[in-house]
Amino acid sequence: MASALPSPPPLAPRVLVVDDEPGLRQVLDITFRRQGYDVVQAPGVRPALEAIRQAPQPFPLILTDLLMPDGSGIEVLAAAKARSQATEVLLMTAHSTVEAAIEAMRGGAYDFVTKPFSPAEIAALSAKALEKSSIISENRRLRAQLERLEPSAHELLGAGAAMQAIGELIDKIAPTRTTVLITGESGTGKERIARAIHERSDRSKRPFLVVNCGALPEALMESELFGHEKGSFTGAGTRALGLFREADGGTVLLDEVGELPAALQVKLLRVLQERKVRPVGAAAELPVDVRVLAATNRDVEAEVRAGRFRQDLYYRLNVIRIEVPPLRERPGDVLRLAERFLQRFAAELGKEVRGLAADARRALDAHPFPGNVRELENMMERAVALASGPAIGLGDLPASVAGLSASPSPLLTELPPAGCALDEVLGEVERRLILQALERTGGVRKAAAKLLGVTFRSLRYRLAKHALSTEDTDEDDDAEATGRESSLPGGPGDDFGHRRPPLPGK
Ligand SMILES: Nc1ncnc2c1ncn2[C@@H]1O[C@H](COP(=O)(O)OP(=O)(O)OP(=O)(O)O)[C@@H](O)[C@H]1O
Repeated sequence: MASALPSPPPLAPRVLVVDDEPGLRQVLDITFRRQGYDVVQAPGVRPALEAIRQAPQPFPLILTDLLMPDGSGIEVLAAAKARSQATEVLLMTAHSTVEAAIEAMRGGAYDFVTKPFSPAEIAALSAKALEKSSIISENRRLRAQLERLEPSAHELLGAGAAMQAIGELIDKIAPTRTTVLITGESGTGKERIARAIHERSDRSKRPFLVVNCGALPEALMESELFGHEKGSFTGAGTRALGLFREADGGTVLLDEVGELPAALQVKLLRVLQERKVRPVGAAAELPVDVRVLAATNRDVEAEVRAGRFRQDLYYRLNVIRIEVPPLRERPGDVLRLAERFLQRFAAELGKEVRGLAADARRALDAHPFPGNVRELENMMERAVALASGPAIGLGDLPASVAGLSASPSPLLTELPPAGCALDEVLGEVERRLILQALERTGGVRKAAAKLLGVTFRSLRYRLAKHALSTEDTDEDDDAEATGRESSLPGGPGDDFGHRRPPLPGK
């Protein structure tokens, strides 16, 4: 049997020491290492800036000389604080520069020490600075946790009229027991709306349970929803309550209700009418008190017309209808949501990213968001992780978003009086169509090639020509390995946000 591995020792705090005097760096290195710190040395401002930029985690403590041949410690201070407010900076100065050091304190330095100083003095000051840094980091972590768990669980963000109207409707219907059908494209926020209805109702202290109606085979789905008696089928070793009874007093969301098999549609209708469930293998029906919400991204009316969804069940579910518009039809919401996600991920990842640069705002505004809010949320997480400055720029967004709005050449269908550069114009058309195809296929190039009516090899060549992507996705690898073409997603929003469009080749 494998024995348990000893847990790794806690990571030593990393200290960056910046000074052009090798002797002083050496003394500090020894002093800090004796205290159990990990030390990184930088002989000047430039290498210090590089170290700050490249460190996998921000340094909790930096000691920097104020005046160095290649610049000032103030630059080090500014870069450190831009990367993380949790970094504490101690300035080391000669007597003649005390004034400047005091000035630096206003820029956020923790303290300053005048040279020469004793190792004991510097060790005591550093310990205090590190304590402050760890308190700030801990506060930030807790704040991020709170933001993630509390208001966001049911808060509905969106400044536009559509989301305002939905918010008002939720307030009106939340206290009732009415069934609600929530429709909209994938990723528009249907589950979030259902959660908001539950949270604003007097059932909020009871469970809110979600079941994906298309996820299980029919037999298992029945037991998942209504429970089963012990031994009622092979594998039913114990009795199970089922979702409806587990949620007693609360709310059940039937997600993807359009995919519920026909036999279960009849049983669900009975539950809604009689407010009773019959567990698989049970002789009697049992009463349940559950509010039912249903969501789907299918066109339910079309499903009813095609005979795939029972009309009587449709009427039962559709008592109140909430149609969630796609993000591209919610002007104003994109930037507001983007900023909110950005704040959340910056707090979670401990990065000092504070806003969106003008070019990134334009690109986001122009993007159609086939994956809706989910796509935007994932995009912001990636952008915050990549960002190296205080604002998200165009380069931090996926190529497919950045490329469309950053295009230098206009699209022409008529020859301008002054003529045009035909190759450039045609190249731009090609680039845009390729980006859109990749967007639609979630970055799967085999599928994109098919959409564009070209071979995979030809698409690869064109991608290289436009410096768009050089890496295969897993799906491309699979497709190449088995010789099959990847299947295209079923709709524009399919699977969005779970896969990433390729990064621009640099
Ligand atoms: N108004 C909003 N404010 C903040 N976050 C939102 C909002 N709408 C959606 N989101 C976030 O977007 C993501 C997708 O939302 P949700 O799962 O509710 O969409 P959905 O329409 O139910 O998707 P699907 O049809 O694929 O199940 C979630 O992470 C959710 O928290």
